[in-house]
Amino acid sequence: MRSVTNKQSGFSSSKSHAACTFRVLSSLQINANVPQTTENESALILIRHGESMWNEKNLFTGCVDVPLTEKGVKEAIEAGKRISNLPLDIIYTSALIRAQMTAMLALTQHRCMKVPIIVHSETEQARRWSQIYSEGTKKQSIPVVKAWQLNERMYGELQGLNKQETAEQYGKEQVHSWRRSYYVRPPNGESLEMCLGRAVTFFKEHIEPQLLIGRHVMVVAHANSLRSIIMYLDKLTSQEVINLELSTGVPMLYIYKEKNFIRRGSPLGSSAAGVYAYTESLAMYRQKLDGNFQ
Ligand SMILES: O=C(O)[C@H](O)COP(=O)(O)O
Repeated sequence: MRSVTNKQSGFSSSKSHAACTFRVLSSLQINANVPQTTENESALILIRHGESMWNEKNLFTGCVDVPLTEKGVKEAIEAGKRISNLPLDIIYTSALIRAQMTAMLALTQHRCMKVPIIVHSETEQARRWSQIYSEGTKKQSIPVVKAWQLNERMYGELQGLNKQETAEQYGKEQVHSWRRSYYVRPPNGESLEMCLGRAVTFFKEHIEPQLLIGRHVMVVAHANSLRSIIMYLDKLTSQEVINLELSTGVPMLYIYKEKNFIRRGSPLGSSAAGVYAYTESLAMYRQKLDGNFQ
């Protein structure tokens, strides 16, 4: 199956920001540059943010920074329950509040009881002022890295428009093409291909190296930035991705093993046997948690 390669790079992460983030992760004992010893396997959890206030109003959102609805908050908490027994070492979110809210709310349900801490490495001063000076406390935290590259696709001049009204004005086929095709750009917005160019580049440069050294990762992002990442993980073609739809607040689990991504579906419940039957390390982690609580 031909995997899709992105023709347009389009975006490059700022080197200084990446270097600063690296120093912060090192200080949190998440050494992004640990020698490339490949571990057996690691868990990758993907979650689209819970329902946002513009999802509720059926408005094109894109990179407009709107919060969750009460329903979205509940979805985030339910997502946390469903991943509460899965191992987690580092979290990546977009720069948008709906993804960050979802990540932080989900972690209130995790049985590891660790505190998710948003990494501030925008400037050297931000890094210094947000430092943690207790090794014990650091061990009880999970770094949350914000990355604009994981933002929702920028919907251009559709942002703020009602999806139903837009379909009535431009036709259902045109709106479906703007929303779901790979190459078509909304007016002055990003195509999915352009979104993939930044999201998957970030995934390969920053997230995959963490999985390679056995770190367990959660990515909380958006419908289209995650659709582009799943295209890469599942080797979907530009035709196949048209039918890929992601619900709000539903965790998706992958196992990363020998540089391959194995899709394991969505943990239906915190004790869903199926999830833990897949890999010994997940089952052992769950037993360790159970032991802590006996
Ligand atoms: O940005 C938005 O409007 C939603 O997050 C996703 O919209 P879509 O389902 O129309 O791509």
